[in-house]
Amino acid sequence: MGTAETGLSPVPAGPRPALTVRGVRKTYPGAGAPALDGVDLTLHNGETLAVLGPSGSGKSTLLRAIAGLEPLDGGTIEFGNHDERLAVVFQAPGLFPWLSVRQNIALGGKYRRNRDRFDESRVEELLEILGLTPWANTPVQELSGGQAQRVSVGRALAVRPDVLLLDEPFSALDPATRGDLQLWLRDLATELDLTIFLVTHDVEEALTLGDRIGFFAGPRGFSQQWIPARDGTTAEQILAHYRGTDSGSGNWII
Ligand SMILES: Nc1ncnc2c1ncn2[C@@H]1O[C@H](COP(=O)(O)OP(=O)(O)OP(=O)(O)O)[C@@H](O)[C@H]1O
Repeated sequence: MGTAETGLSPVPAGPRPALTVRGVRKTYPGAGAPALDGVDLTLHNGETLAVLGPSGSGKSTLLRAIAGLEPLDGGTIEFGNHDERLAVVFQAPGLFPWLSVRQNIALGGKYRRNRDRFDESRVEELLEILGLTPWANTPVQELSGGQAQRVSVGRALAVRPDVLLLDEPFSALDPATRGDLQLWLRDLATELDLTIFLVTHDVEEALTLGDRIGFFAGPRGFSQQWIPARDGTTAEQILAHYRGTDSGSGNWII
């Protein structure tokens, strides 16, 4: 309802969520069944939401829809900041192998729409924060998989995203490196107050990184229960919960 003076809607009380998904529907062309069929979600500022769920339940489709990479058949996706910035990190780093670490990170800010949030000093700051300064001038093709994925996160952070979308970012790495990067990203998220939507198959990863864990049960979206990840919840408890809701098709890494 508008105010008499301005005709504008009153500002809602309290902080706006970083992301609100309402009734999102998506059917891929030629597919018999919808991939998403009325999905709702709220992501709060500064929160990491870890999304678990069986293969084919639609987690990546939802992430891609949030990223604006999938046209929707219905529903809405709104961001708290109207000038929202998103950055996505996928399983494969997707870097330019012949360019240096510094050049790859800087690329994130080179696109015209990101320029106002980017300057060269941001790259140096990120190299330091990410522990990549010693490799700043190294071509990324000479890096290990774990280092390359850190560069990929760095490139995403170069634009100071309001929401960081991570689709199984560490699943191609060996378990030890994966564990190291999970702890590294958790500290980074705290330090930079990041808002993260994380899709993962790895229950331990969800517990390490998530403030909240959601189980994506299928096209209709999340099961009712949201699981807090930071209050002593164990992988076994999560698995027991999912066995109650899962059709049995899940392939969980623990
Ligand atoms: N490009 C596409 N074209 C047609 N169907 C697709 C496409 N991408 C995904 N699908 C279908 O949409 C459904 C949801 O897939 P999606 O990849 O989102 O699931 P997921 O939960 O992320 O799976 P996984 O955990 O295996 O990555 C599946 O039935 C899948 O086969």
